[in-house]
Amino acid sequence: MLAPDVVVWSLPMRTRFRGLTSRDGVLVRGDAGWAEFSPFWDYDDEESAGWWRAAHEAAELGWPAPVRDRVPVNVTVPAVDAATAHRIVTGSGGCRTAKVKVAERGQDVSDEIARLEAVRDAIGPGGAIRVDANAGWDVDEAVARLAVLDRAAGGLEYAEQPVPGVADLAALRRRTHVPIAADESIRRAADPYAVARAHAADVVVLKVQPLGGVRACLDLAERIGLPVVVSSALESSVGLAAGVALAAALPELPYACGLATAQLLTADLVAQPLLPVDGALPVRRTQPDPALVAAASADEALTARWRTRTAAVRAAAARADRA
Ligand SMILES: O=C(O)CCC(=O)c1ccccc1C(=O)O
Ligand SMILES: [Mg+2]
Repeated sequence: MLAPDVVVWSLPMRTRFRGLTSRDGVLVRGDAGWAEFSPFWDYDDEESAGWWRAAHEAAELGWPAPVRDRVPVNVTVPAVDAATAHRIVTGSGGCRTAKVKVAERGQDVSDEIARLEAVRDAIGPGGAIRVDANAGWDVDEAVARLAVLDRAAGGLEYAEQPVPGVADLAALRRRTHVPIAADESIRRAADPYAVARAHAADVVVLKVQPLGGVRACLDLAERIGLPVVVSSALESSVGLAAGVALAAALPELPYACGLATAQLLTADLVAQPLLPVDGALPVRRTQPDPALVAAASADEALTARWRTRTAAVRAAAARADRA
């Protein structure tokens, strides 16, 4: 599974997201098909080992059988102005749930209120609105801010990772009626089960790449005993298909998933990107399109960085497997 079947790509984002203006990664091919390997650059080789396992699973094994043929998804609204937020929700392909980024550096509560009011206006009274603070608040701030944002949104479905650690999540959860979802406390934690033991969340967010693959996530979902929302790591539609496979294989899927992020990219690697229709993604594997892959192909410097990184992460994954 080495060269020449390793393709390095880079795709610009429509709007800045988590400080990112483009996404890049690698496509690898195995007996089961093409797979995406695209750890963020702030993940070191050890932390990226799970991302490699996920790619290896997709390329060599494929995924467990689905139990549903469509996956309801949320439209993801970056920390944009109110008019842009309204336009994103209206143009989302019928999503009945919106996830709105908050706690963005350089913005204040009035920006968030305006964004949430615009999203409510666009999605209508029957839609669901959740916020994601990416651990941007402390507990006291979160208690106060969630009360304000809950009102502005006309009700919040839940708040994703409003505060950093498991203890903070648990403390906050006792002081707000807004349900709490854990994301970073699962995906970047040494022990993802600490969230359940501490009764720190009502919902857990699972991402296939950081957590080591579809099977690893199914196992985690079963053991953790909390409702699961499958979310993306801003993959191309090749990588998103792994999230869709997980969401399609979960015995229960009570919430919309955060897998509508192909919308955030200006282009994709497949001819029919995984975009929502009537608020849901179809359950299917995706095939990279050679012309689109060529159009997204990375320059020499980035290609060299990914080749070096892929080799180093594979070595780290092999070390971890032996340990
Ligand atoms: O959940 C979604 O709607 C989209 C995915 C998303 O927000 C995300 C994407 C990449 C990295 C982190 C996050 C996040 O949930 O914090
Ligand atoms: Mg999140």
